[in-house]
Amino acid sequence: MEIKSVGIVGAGQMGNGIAHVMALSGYDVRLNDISSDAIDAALALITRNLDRQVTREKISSADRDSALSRIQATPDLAQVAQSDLVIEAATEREDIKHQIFEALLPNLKPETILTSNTSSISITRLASRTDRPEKFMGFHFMNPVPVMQLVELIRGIATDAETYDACLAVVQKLGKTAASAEDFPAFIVNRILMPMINEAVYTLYEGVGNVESIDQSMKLGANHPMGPLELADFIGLDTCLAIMNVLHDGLADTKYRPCPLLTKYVEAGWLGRKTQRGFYDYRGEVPVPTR
Ligand SMILES: CC(=O)CC(=O)SCCNC(=O)CCNC(=O)[C@H](O)C(C)(C)COP(=O)(O)OP(=O)(O)OC[C@H]1O[C@@H](n2cnc3c(N)ncnc32)[C@H](O)[C@@H]1OP(=O)(O)O
Ligand SMILES: NC(=O)C1=CN([C@@H]2O[C@H](COP(=O)(O)OP(=O)(O)OC[C@H]3O[C@@H](n4cnc5c(N)ncnc54)[C@H](OP(=O)(O)O)[C@@H]3O)[C@@H](O)[C@H]2O)C=CC1
Repeated sequence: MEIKSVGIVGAGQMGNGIAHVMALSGYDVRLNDISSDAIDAALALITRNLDRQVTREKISSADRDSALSRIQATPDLAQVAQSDLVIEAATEREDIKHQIFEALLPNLKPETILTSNTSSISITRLASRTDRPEKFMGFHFMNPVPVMQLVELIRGIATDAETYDACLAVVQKLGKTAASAEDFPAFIVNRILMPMINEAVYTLYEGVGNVESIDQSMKLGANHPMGPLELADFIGLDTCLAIMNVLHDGLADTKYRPCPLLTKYVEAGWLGRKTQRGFYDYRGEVPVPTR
């Protein structure tokens, strides 16, 4: 089945990026969020990012205009459900994701493929609560979506070959590269990346280094484009903690124990860039380390 329309639930940093690249590649997009402010902010950000691509001569202004005309923002999940492919990109909490799929189910077309952009949660378990485990899979973009080349595709135990092939064709049309991952906690990228970020927080917690020296060490000493604490702020500390909890619970190994300092930042509501404070304070002209 050829996918023509894509419904996206959750218009946060991932939802807006997914809407951006889908619309630019010719898909009709329906973008939903529980918060109308989030939808407005997403549309404004997509417009800014497309404008920047025009300025840098990556796309033409006609490309930008037609991409924007293909994005329909809607508070109505029933409209989203009418898409050929639905990508759930809401907060990394399993209860929220189950609720979204439950609300979508009554209005889905029989042939619609349901997917989740989850960073870590079991695809098989999410699928088992829907009416179509064979048409359900993980569709995991990396942040920032318009820049990052990889998409992880994760089959649940019941996902059929037709569904996988249809999603692979979408990744190819986006000009991105797919990596196939088995359905185990946090899949490939976050199974490796998130324990490194958690270890950086332990390094801070134990006073081995401060925010600046830890980030500088990994940037200059290991050639990472961002230091691990800067990257954690970029991803969202709530998301990082949620992924560590899935690894810890799912693999039952103490090596995945979330650092208490990470928990403390999340408890404070210091979630990183999205709340303007995390390991850095972003409220001034330049980010200032908070430790
Ligand atoms: C948690 C999960 O489940 C999985 C994940 O996503 S893990 C996170 C994975 N992502 C990473 O590891 C990102 C690491 N960081 C980087 O690669 C780089 O710092 C970066 C690409 C984000 C920025 O690169 P940079 O060279 O420092 O900055 P900059 O020169 O400003 O940007 C490079 C390009 O990206 C674009 N860009 C940067 N941030 C962007 C954003 N948030 N949205 C859209 N475009 C963006 C810029 O416009 C620029 O585009 P051009 O090449 O067309 O000019
Ligand atoms: N951040 C990252 O680097 C990456 C994240 N992901 C995954 O993508 C998903 C989204 O993450 P991200 O975009 O960073 O998170 P954000 O916090 O930026 O955005 C999540 C959005 O979902 C909204 N939301 C919450 N509940 C609902 C609901 N019931 N219906 C519709 N929308 C809802 C939130 O609204 P409100 O704020 O009002 O609650 C918020 O606008 C997560 O599963 C995450 O693990 C995947 C790859 C990378």
